[in-house]
Amino acid sequence: MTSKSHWKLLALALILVVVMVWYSISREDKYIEFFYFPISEKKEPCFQGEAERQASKIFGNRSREQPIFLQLKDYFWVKTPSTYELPFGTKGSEDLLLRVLAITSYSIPESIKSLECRRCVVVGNGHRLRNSSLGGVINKYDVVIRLNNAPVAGYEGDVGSKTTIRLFYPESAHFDPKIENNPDTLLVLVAFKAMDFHWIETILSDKKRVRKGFWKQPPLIWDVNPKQVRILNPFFMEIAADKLLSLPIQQPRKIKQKPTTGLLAITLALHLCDLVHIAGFGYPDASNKKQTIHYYEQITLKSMAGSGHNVSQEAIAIKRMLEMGAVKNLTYF
Ligand SMILES: CC(=O)N[C@H]1[C@H]([C@H](O)[C@H](O)CO)O[C@](OP(=O)(O)OC[C@H]2O[C@@H](n3ccc(N)nc3=O)[C@H](O)[C@@H]2O)(C(=O)O)C[C@@H]1O
Ligand SMILES: CC(=O)N[C@@H]1[C@@H](O[C@@H]2O[C@H](CO)[C@H](O)[C@H](O)[C@H]2O)[C@H](O)[C@@H](CO)O[C@H]1O
Repeated sequence: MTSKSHWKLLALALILVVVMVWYSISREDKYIEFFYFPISEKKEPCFQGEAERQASKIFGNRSREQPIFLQLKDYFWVKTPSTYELPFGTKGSEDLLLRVLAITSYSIPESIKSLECRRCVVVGNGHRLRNSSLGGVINKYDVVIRLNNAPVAGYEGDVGSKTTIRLFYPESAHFDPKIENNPDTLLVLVAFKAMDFHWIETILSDKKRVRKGFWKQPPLIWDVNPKQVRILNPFFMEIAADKLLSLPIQQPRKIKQKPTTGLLAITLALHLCDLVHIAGFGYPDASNKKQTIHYYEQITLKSMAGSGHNVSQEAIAIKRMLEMGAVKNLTYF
């Protein structure tokens, strides 16, 4: 090869790299995977109480006394008064809730309780997990928190196969609990409206299903053990909205502004764990209309219009938590 064609080849390669870098910036996730190297599989040192210390800086000390899951005794004997209605409190939904708490459970499993230091990872549903090869790293955490209908089957290499906790609501419960979870996965209901309690009651007690009152038809059959179901304390939704997003808690609007389930899960993890890592968080830029948002399906930001989320505000909140060291990110942000 002549030295002239050598230079031509080199110039072509350089142009290709420049185009790829430009494309990765403009299309966000599309090519960034090529430049992305997963972090080492070595376990991070874990310091007992560290996440709680960070949480108190963000959320204040009020959260220390709050149970993670709602308990029957607080509604059966004492009738805990709540200032807010769902999704920020339980005001007005107490009777339905009482029936659900009578058939479900509230304990934190011994396998989590007995850990000297709880290493947790919150797995968001973002597209940036695709081709991340983070499955092995994710599986090594003591507690793996997943969200909604995010699949593991077929994606084990990128997202792992362990699920300790899965947050869901009726409209997001379209997953096979046996295939996408482990036998002991805790299924944690995030209630947004009274009908959500009604749905779980009909499913678990095999009562007549109700079809009205949901923005999307929830499953009519859902094969789970009621003892694995927990009800998330709406207090965590309240503090995520208030302290992370500065949202008003009392909102007259029909579609309430609220944190995404992922941001809620990070809030929960900061109260349950000693070390909190996150992966798969981050939406494309609003101008990026073509970028798919999930690692498992082809939908864009358009699908979220009218869902009551402010993803740019959430990105600021997550960046703040990353900067102060409250959480660490396994993917890029
Ligand atoms: C159409 C629609 O309603 N989409 C909502 C979906 C949908 O209801 C479920 O997937 C069930 O099908 O649920 C949401 O979220 P979703 O289930 O998409 O994702 C779970 C959480 O992952 C984080 N995420 C996701 C994608 C992405 N590109 N970046 C991210 O950071 C977010 O923190 C997100 O919460 C939800 O519950 O929050 C929020 C979405 O608005
Ligand atoms: C697709 C959409 O915009 N749905 C909204 C629904 O938003 C979703 O609510 C979920 C809780 O049920 C969860 O917060 C999810 O992240 C949201 O995307 C609104 O809550 C609902 C209010 O009536 O209206 C639906 O159209």
